[in-house]
Amino acid sequence: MRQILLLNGPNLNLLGQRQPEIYGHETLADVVAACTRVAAEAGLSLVAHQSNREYELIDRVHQARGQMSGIVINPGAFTHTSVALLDALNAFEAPVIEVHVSNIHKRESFRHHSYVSLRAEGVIAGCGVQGYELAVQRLARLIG
Ligand SMILES: O=C1C[C@@](O)(C(=O)O)C[C@@H](O)[C@@H]1O
Repeated sequence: MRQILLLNGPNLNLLGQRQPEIYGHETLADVVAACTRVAAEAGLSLVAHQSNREYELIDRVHQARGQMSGIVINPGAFTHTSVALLDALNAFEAPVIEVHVSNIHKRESFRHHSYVSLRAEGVIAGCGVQGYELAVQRLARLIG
């Protein structure tokens, strides 16, 4: 069975606890369960990983090379800062979908720019945690 990677960056381990007025009440475990179900419906298995460390996210992208059929990534604040994560994703050969729980374009101006968007096939922002499920559906469609 083909595998996809769900990668979450810094502070997303606190989903459901931090700033619920922005990020909602659902937890990362809820997100992983929902995405696993959506992936399975599309005949894909899902591997999920979260890290607060930039190098770990980069290492996971490297490990995905030649192994994973696609990546759904919410890079958290590294979205706006990490050329290194962009470079890693540029070395990954299959589709990438970027997700943001909040609408980053409606927030502070420093959140408006995404390095990862230079690589992503698609970007979903402001759909709450449902955005993750939409991203998995889109990835499944792209993978065919
Ligand atoms: O940590 C996050 C979460 C986020 O990626 C989102 O999902 O809306 C948006 C980022 O600006 C922020 O740093």
